[in-house]
Amino acid sequence: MKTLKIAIQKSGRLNEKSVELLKNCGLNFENYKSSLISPVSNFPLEILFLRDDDIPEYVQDGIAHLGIVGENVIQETEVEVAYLQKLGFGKCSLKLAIPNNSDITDLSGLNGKAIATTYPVILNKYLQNQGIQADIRTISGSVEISPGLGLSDAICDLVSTGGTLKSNGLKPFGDVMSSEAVLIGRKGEEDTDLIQELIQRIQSVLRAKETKYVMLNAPKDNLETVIGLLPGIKSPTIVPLADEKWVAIHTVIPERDFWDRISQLKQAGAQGIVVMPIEKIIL
Ligand SMILES: Nc1ncnc2c1ncn2[C@@H]1O[C@H](COP(=O)(O)OP(=O)(O)OP(=O)(O)O)[C@@H](O)[C@H]1O
Ligand SMILES: O=P(O)(O)OC[C@H]1O[C@H](OP(=O)(O)OP(=O)(O)O)[C@H](O)[C@@H]1O
Ligand SMILES: [Mg+2]
Repeated sequence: MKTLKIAIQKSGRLNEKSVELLKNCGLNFENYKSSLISPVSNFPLEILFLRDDDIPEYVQDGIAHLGIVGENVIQETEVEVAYLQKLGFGKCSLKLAIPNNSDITDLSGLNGKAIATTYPVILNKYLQNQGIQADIRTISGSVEISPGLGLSDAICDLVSTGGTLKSNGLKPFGDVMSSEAVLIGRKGEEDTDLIQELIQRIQSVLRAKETKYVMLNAPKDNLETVIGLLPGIKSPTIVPLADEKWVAIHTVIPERDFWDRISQLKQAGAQGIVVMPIEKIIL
C-alpha cells in the first residue's frame, strides 16, 4: 500500500469536524468546496469527499482504505467493516417520536401504525426485536413533518438537541440506537503500517482534547495532598521555587474531572493555577 485513501463527508454535519481532526493530525491538504479528492502533501494519503451514505461501501469494497462516518450510516448500509476508533463528535440518537397529541402510549401502540424514517433497515430490525408489526414508510429527508402532513403516525429519526422534534410538535418516544462518528477500515487491513501510523496520530489528538495541562504553585508542607490530586501521565513534574516553602507543579488533568480537581486543589492550598489546552499526547 503506497498511498492511503480516506473517505470523509463532502458537506454536512460531519465535514467540518472530520477536516479539523485530520488537520490537527498535522496533515496538509486543500479543502476547496469543489474538490472531490485532495492529496495530502506531507503524508502518503488522499482524501475523498463523498456523500456519507456511500462511505461504508467504499471502505468495504477497498476503494477507500479508511472512512469517517456516523455509526447510524454503517448500521443502515449493513456493511462489513472494522470499527477502528470512536471520534467523539457527531453524537446523536436515532429515536422514535410521536405527535404531542398522539394517543399512542407504549411501544405496542405502534402495531399497525405508519412510521416514517430514512433508516428503514435499522428500524425494521428494532421493531422485529420488539415484536412490533408496523408499516415503515421510507422517505429521504424532512422526516419530522410527515405526521403533520398525515403521512405517518410516528417517525424514527436522528435527534441531538431535540429542537427539530419540538418545533414540529413531536415528542421522543423511544431510543433505537445512539451514534457518533467513527473511523472505519477494511476488515483485515487494520495492521498495515500506514493505517496504524494514522490511527496513532488520531488517538494522540483525541487524548489531548480530553486533557488539560495545568501549572500551579503548592505549599511544600501540603505537597502530598496536592500530588494525590494530580496523577499526571506518569507522575507530576515538581520544580523548586525561589521561595523554599513552595514548589511549582506541572501536570495534566482529564477534562471530565477538571472543575472538581481545581476546587480540591485550592482547598489543599494551591495557588496561581494556570490551565492550557494540549495539542497532542503521544504515549
Ligand atoms: N443533529 C445532529 N447532531 C449531531 N450529529 C448528527 C445530527 N444529525 C446527524 N448527525 C450525524 O451526522 C451524520 C451526517 O448528517 P447529515 O445531516 O450531514 O447527513 P446527510 O444529510 O445524509 O449528508 P450527505 O449529504 O453526506 O448524505 C449523520 O449520519 C449522523 O451520524
Ligand atoms: O435534535 P436536533 O438538534 O434538532 O437535530 C435533529 C436534526 O438533525 C438532523 O438533520 P440535519 O439538520 O442534519 O439536516 P438534514 O435532515 O438535511 O440532514 C436530523 O435529521 C434531524 O432533523
Ligand atoms: Mg446522507
